[in-house]
Amino acid sequence: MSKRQIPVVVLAGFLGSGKTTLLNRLLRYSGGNRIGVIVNDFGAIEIDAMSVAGQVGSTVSLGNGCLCCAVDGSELDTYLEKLTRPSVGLDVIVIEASGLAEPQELVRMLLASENPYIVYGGLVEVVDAAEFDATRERHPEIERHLALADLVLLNKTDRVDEAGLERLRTAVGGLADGAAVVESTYGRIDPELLFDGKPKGERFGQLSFDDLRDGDGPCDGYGPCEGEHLHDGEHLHEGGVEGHARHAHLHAAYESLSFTSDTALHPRRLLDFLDARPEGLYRIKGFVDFGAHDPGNRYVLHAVGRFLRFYPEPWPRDAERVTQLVLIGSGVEGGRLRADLEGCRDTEPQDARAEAMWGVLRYVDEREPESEPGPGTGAETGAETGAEAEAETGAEAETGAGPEPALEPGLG
Ligand SMILES: Nc1nc2c(ncn2[C@@H]2O[C@H](COP(=O)(O)OP(=O)(O)OP(=O)(O)O)[C@@H](O)[C@H]2O)c(=O)[nH]1
Repeated sequence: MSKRQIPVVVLAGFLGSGKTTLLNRLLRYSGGNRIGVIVNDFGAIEIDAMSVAGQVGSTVSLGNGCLCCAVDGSELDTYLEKLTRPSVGLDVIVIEASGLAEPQELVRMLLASENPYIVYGGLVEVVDAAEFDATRERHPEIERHLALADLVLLNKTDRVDEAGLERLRTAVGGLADGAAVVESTYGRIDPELLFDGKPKGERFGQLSFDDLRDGDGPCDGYGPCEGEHLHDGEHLHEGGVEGHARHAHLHAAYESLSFTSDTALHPRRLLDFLDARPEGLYRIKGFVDFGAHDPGNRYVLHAVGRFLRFYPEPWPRDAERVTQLVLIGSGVEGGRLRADLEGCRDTEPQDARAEAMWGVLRYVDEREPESEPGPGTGAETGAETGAEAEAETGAEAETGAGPEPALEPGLG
C-alpha cells in the first residue's frame, strides 16, 4: 500500500473575506491536481457546501457549527479517512473553515491526526482588504490568526484605493510574521502557491505544536466553546470547560439564523429589510426566489458588512424553488429577524411588476468574467449553471478522476 501523503491545506479567514470564491477558483484552475474539499459551514443550511463546485465523491460538508468546536478531531478524521483512500486519487485536500473558526484548532486537529496518508499543508488566511480595519478593531483575534498563517491572501484589493492598499500591506505584512502576503481580487492567485511549491524563504507548512503554543495559547480543544451560539434561531448552547475558556473564540458572540421559505419573497420588501438591517448583522448569504418577478432566475445574495450584492443565475434543473438564507451576526435578535423575513413573503404574486425589481437590480453585480484565462496552470472548464455542488455528508468516495470541477455560479 502506498504511503504517499496528501497535503491538507486549511483555508481560513473572517466571514465573507472570499474563501469560497478562492476555493472555487482553485477547483476551476486546479492545474490537473485532483482536489478534495471539506467545507465547514456555520449555520443550519449548508450554503457554502452548496456553493462549492466539487468533484464527485471528493467534497464533504461538515455543517452547522464550527469544526473548531469539535470535542476531538474524530469527525474530521472520519472524512479524512474517506478522502485519503487511494481509490479517490486526491493530490491535495483543502479544508474551508467557517468564517468564525479558530484556525489553530483545525491545525491542531490535523497535526494530531493519526491518519498516515495526510501531511499538514499549511494555513492560508484570507483577508478582506475593505473590511480589515473594522474587523481587526472588533476582533483583535485576527492578529493571532495572521501570525499563524503560512500564506496570507489580501483579497478584494479592488475595493481599496492605492494609499489604503499601501497601508494594508504594511499592517497585514507586519502581523503575518514573515509569511508571504499575496494580493488578489476574487481569489485570483496562482494555485501553485498552494499546491506545489511554497513561497520562497517562507515557512509554509512548517507550523508545529510549538507554534501553536506561542502567543496567548491555543485552546485545549476539549469541551464545547465558551460563550453561546444560536443556531437556527433556536438552539442555544453554552458552556465552557476549563482550559478551553483561556481565549475567546471568534465566534463566541456570533449567532446564526437560517431562513427557508417556499413562498417567494417580494423584492421590494426584501430590499427594505436589507436596507434596514442592523449593524451587527454582518453576513447574509443564500439564494432568493423572487417568484413571478423573475421566474427564470434565482438570486444569489451576499451581504458582508455594508456590502450587498445580488447575482442572478438561471435556476438549476431540478432545484427546488425555495429561498434559503443564512444570517450571521452578533447582538442581533434572531426572532425579530425571522419575523421580518417572514414579512418579506410575496403574498400577492398575481400583482408582480417589473418595477418592483429595480431596487434589487441596483445591487446586481456581474460575476468575474467567465472567459478570463486561468492563471496559466490549469485547463479551464466552462462554467456550468446549476447546483452541481457535491455536498455529500458521509458519501462514499468514488473511484477515479471525476468530472473536471466547474466554477459554481452560485455563492462564493
Ligand atoms: N469586490 C470584490 N468582491 C469579492 C472579492 N472576492 C470575493 N468577493 C465577494 O465577496 C462576497 C463573499 O465571498 P465568499 O467567497 O462567499 O466569502 P467567504 O469567506 O467564503 O464567506 P463565509 O463563508 O461567509 O465566511 C461575495 O459576494 C463575493 O463575490 C474581491 O476580490 N472583490
